[in-house]
Amino acid sequence: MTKVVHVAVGVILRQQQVLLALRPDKLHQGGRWEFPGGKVEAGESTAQALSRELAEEVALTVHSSSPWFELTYDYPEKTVRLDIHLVQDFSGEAQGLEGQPVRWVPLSELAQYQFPDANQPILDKLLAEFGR
Ligand SMILES: Nc1nc2c([nH]c(=O)n2[C@@H]2O[C@H](COP(=O)(O)OP(=O)(O)OP(=O)(O)O)[C@@H](O)[C@H]2O)c(=O)[nH]1
Ligand SMILES: [Mg+2]
Repeated sequence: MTKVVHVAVGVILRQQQVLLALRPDKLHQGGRWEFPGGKVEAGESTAQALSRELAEEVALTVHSSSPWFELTYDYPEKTVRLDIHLVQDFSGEAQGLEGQPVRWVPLSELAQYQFPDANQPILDKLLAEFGR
């Protein structure tokens, strides 16, 4: 049986913009733009994992987040369960602490970016609920 990787994903919104980070080439789905986040570790809640990952990766302090939806996607090499949270209450200036480019992208420009294969439903829902 394939293992399922549980991932906390943050859709970080500020006005009509969302924060994206470029995954390094050598990583799984490298060269694609991601919503910051990472694997949930043993003993952590998803919200805790998300706060930790956003502090470690993009230097943001999450004050509150809300679970939005989940999706499971089978990549050839692994299955991921993305636990997607909305983050609208945070502080700090986003920066790529692991050297990765990060960018606030207007929702109207999301179509210009390439995302991991699992992400299409996130983009659809983001535009449906927050696009205008
Ligand atoms: N963070 C993030 N991961 C995603 C997204 N979409 C998606 O398929 N994933 C997949 O989810 C998995 C978790 O990713 P990660 O590499 O961020 O995990 P992590 O921060 O804990 O990294 P680490 O393993 O180097 O400690 C990867 O296989 C990645 O390809 C997304 O939008 N954001
Ligand atoms: Mg990560």
